[in-house]
Amino acid sequence: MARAKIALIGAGMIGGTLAHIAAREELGDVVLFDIFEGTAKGKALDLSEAAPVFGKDSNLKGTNDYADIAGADVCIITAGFPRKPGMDRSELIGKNLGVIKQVAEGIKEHAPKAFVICITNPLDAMVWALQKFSGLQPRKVVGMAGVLDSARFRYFLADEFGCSVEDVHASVLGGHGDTMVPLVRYSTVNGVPLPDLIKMKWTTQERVDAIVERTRKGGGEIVGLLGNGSAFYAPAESAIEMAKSYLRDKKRILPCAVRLSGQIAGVRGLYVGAPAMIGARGVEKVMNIRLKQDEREMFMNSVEAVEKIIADCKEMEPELKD
Ligand SMILES: NC(=O)c1ccc[n+]([C@@H]2O[C@H](COP(=O)([O-])OP(=O)(O)OC[C@H]3O[C@@H](n4cnc5c(N)ncnc54)[C@H](O)[C@@H]3O)[C@@H](O)[C@H]2O)c1
Ligand SMILES: O=C(O)C[C@H](O)C(=O)O
Repeated sequence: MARAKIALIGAGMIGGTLAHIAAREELGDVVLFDIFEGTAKGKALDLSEAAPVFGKDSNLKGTNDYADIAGADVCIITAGFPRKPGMDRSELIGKNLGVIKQVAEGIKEHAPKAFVICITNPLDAMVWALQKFSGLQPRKVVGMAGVLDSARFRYFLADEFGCSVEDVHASVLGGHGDTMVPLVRYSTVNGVPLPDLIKMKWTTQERVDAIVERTRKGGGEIVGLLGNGSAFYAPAESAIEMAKSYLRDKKRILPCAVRLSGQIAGVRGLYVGAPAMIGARGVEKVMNIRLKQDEREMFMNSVEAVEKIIADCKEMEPELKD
């Protein structure tokens, strides 16, 4: 059977890390695309020269020609600009909306059957615009944020309890911004929900509240520390998890930015984070979780934040207006 083809649009910090993981895990052949041809070719060659050392076979190609992504099974998009310390992700639309338009046209022309995972920020608005510009089926276009946000939540909780990260499960809903909704009631250690762990005196409500707040601002914490760029290891691992679920038809249920059609709080037509089953048909199901009043309010607050960014995108690109 032919190897899968994985197109990485954007060969910067996340794009290079994605290529490294895909090659080490022999997920398929990799095409690294970037407007800077040298960056894409240089990283592809460097990784090809690493492959004999780690002993895995994948073809890696660097390019600035969309024709090279033809027939890709998966496209992961990181093309665009990261924020700088003090910036909000929403301030990136001025630069990144135009980039997403170009990327959407490239994928529509050369890889229209691919499963497309967008990472570029501001995430929920960019994946919404990507689907609109490309006209691809919504079930084949998703955004990566929830896997990352819940991984941060899991790490902070495992650190709090001094236990393995493997035994902590957590879910984060809503837009990928400071209004995201880490779901305390649905987050567990060995199946035991956080509110029970508070009753068992493993932690306190105040400490859980602080962890929720740290999770919401997790991206900004890394941006502040790096000074020039944003997180790339955890985002790349997160997107690979989503790509693997599609390529291997694993039907993982992962928090992803998906286009909702009423499953959560009746929201329709908008991309926001929700638990979704990812299999060979793309998004195969979205969990219609029921929210309590306070959770619903937080979720709707996050939805409003995404709607505001989308309204700004429509002003910039009238073709995005319905
Ligand atoms: N969704 C998330 O959870 C999440 C997490 C981390 C970063 N991000 C976002 O991902 C994006 C990429 O981050 P990064 O750290 O890899 O940035 P980076 O600057 O290292 O890489 C971006 C790459 O995109 C390329 N590029 C720019 N315009 C392009 C175009 N028109 N066509 C093709 N390539 C183009 C650049 O040359 C660069 O190599 C940023 O917008 C960042 O905010 C999102
Ligand atoms: O915070 C950022 O700007 C990058 C990304 O969205 C993240 O959460 O790490």
